[in-house]
This record gives sequence, structure tokens and C-alpha cells, in this order.
Amino acid sequence: MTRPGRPRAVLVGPMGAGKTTVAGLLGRAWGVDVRDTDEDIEAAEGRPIAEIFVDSGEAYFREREVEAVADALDSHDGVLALGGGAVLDPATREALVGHRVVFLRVGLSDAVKRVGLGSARPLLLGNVRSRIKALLDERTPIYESVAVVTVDTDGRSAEEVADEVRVTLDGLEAADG
Ligand SMILES: Nc1ncnc2c1ncn2[C@@H]1O[C@H](COP(=O)(O)OP(=O)(O)O)[C@@H](O)[C@H]1O
Ligand SMILES: O=C(O)C1=C[C@@H](OP(=O)(O)O)[C@@H](O)[C@H](O)C1
Ligand SMILES: [Mg+2]
Repeated sequence: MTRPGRPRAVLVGPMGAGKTTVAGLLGRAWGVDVRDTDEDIEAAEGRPIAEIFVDSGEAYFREREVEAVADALDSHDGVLALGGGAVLDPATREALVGHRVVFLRVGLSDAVKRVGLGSARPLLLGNVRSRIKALLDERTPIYESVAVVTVDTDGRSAEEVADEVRVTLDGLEAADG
């Protein structure tokens, strides 16, 4: 069942957790629209994230991200994937309270494999493995604090992950009445 004006699921977690991919699979399974704040920002800016970081800086990107998340939380009733750093903003964390936030957990080794060494993600320039390790250490407690459900993704396909998210959230929906 969809709830008008509120996302049916909000996916958070580190780069490489599979948020964008799993959101697409969940949207198809539930028959609802999918939004991804990274794509919203790229569309509004008319340039890729990597270019926004290089030409306008991370702080500028984070401001656009706060707006994109707030807009999507207010207006989108399908599945919503956030960028990995969206939860760093305190107002965004506050705005997530009461939403069906799912933390897609991923360990260092699977995250490195998934993002690849030639990653287009600007925060991973340089040593991908050590950058991801630092981001996982810093952000895991934040993902845990905003999530109502955590789903482990290590060694599992995106389809298996999407199935677990769907069954778990459908179960919550049934329990909520
Ligand atoms: N569970 C999974 N197992 C293996 N590869 C995955 C899984 N989920 C996503 N991927 C792959 O990992 C890469 C990053 O996925 P993506 O959905 O962009 O992650 P995120 O949005 O969390 O950064 C993509 O190439 C995607 O196909
Ligand atoms: O973790 C981060 O700070 C970022 C994650 C990226 O999204 P994904 O998590 O979807 O890769 C994207 O928003 C940007 O490169 C910054
Ligand atoms: Mg993504």
C-alpha cells in the first residue's frame, strides 16, 4: 500500500551498498516510481555529480542534496534512494524520522569490489579502499541511527537484497495495520 506524499521506502547506506540498483528492483516489484536524489541533482544542475564536486565543491553539492532530499521526502510516494552522504546533514536526519528508512549494509571488501577502482565517485579519488574504509567507519553509526530496518548485502545479489527489503517492509505494513 502506498502512503500519499511519503516514500514507501528510503534507502540509505554507503557507496556500493546497492541503493540505486535495489531501489529500481523494489520499484518494479511494487509497481511504484523510483527516485534517486543523485539523479535529481544531476537533472536540476544539468551536469554529473563528479563535475559538480570539481567545479562547485562538495559544500555546494551538499546544499543541493539537502534540498533534493527534503523535496523527495515531501512529494514522492514510491521508492527513494539517497546518496551515501545525505545522512551527514542534521536537518536531513531529522526529516527522516518517521520514514521507512532501510540501511543497506555493506562491508569493506564487497563495497570496494562494487564501486570498482575506476570509480566516478569523486570522494573515492585516490586510494579507493582506504577512502571507503574511512567513510564506513565514520558513517555506519549514522546509518544505524536513522534506519528502522538494516539489510545485509555482503555476498548477496541485488535481487536477493531487494526481496528481503520488500518482505520486511510489507511485514511492517501489515503489523502497522
Ligand atoms: N548486492 C549486490 N551484489 C553485487 N553487486 C551489486 C549489488 N548491488 C549493486 N551492485 C552493483 O554495485 C555497483 C554499485 O551499485 P549502486 O546501486 O550504484 O550502489 P549505491 O547507489 O549504493 O552507491 C553497481 O555496479 C551495481 O550493479
Ligand atoms: O557517499 C557520498 O558522500 C556520495 C555518494 C554518492 O552516491 P551513492 O552512495 O549512490 O554512490 C554521491 O551522492 C556522491 O558521489 C557522494
Ligand atoms: Mg546511488
